[in-house]
Amino acid sequence: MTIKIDGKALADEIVQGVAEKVAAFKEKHQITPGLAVVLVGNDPASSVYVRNKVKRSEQAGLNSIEHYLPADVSQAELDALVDTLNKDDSVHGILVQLPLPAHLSDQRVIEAIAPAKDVDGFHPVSAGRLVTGQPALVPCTPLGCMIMLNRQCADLSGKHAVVIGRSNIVGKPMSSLLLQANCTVTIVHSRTKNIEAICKEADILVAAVGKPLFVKPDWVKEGAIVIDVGINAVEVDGKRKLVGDVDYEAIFPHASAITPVPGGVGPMTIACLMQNTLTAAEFQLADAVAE
Ligand SMILES: Nc1nc(=O)c2c([nH]1)NC[C@@H]1CN(c3ccc(C(=O)N[C@@H](CCC(=O)O)C(=O)O)cc3)C=[N+]21
Repeated sequence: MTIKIDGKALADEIVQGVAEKVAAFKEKHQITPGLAVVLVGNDPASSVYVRNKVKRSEQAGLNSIEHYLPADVSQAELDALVDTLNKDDSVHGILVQLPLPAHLSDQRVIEAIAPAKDVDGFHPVSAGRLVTGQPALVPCTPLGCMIMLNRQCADLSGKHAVVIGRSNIVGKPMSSLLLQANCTVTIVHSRTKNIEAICKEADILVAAVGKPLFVKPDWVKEGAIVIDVGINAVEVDGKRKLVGDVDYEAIFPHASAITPVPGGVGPMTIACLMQNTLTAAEFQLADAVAE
């Protein structure tokens, strides 16, 4: 029987655990960890995401602060806000929603965020810490995927993991985490030859390409664990619907476990953002004590 991995239920559990740790942290230090989210422009898809973040922050007992900037804000104004948040002691985590409008630089903003507050784990310092195996703020989506995999599989050691996609936000950090868990890791991408054959060797298949229903049933080995990172909005009969990078219905019978979309990786990403905000607050406090 194939297991449908319930990301929503697991996210509830994680947020509950974070809430308990946040309560203990507050009790001990009289500090409430704070998460600042910066939104530029108003893309309707991101408003759902922000609503979920605010709701989860409340459940976790974190302070959630939202900053809305107009779509035509200048790079200098955005930089100034990030600088203010970097210096604000009540803010422990900073997330600037990406991608930014074309006139602004994602990379510049990623590098402007203080590494200690980098709850997205996108700063080059965070990325470098992750690949070198040091304690790091790990990008939320791959972190959530690893929690699901560890729940599903007692020992990842020696498993062949194939990651489809090589982005800095999912594919690369996901590959680092799988390697750290002693998997044999293959990354496939748009220039890979024989992508189907390589995917078919995977014990663990992670799809992070952003193309609706990209992975087909005959790409999946019998009994593989399939993690679908894609959240693609498509129109079906005039209605907006979310689909993954994986053809869920068709692949379900072949997998031993598979994540649905929605209700899979998405809720885990937000739960891990809560966890990262607490982790960042703990790191900042430990550093303050050490100084
Ligand atoms: N700096 C930055 N960090 C991010 O982590 C980031 C970002 N920018 N920009 C946008 C993307 C997108 N993203 C999602 C996270 C969770 C859901 C989520 O929870 N989805 C629900 C469903 C939501 C719905 O129903 O529309 C699910 O999959 O079940 C969706 C999207 C994080 N992103």
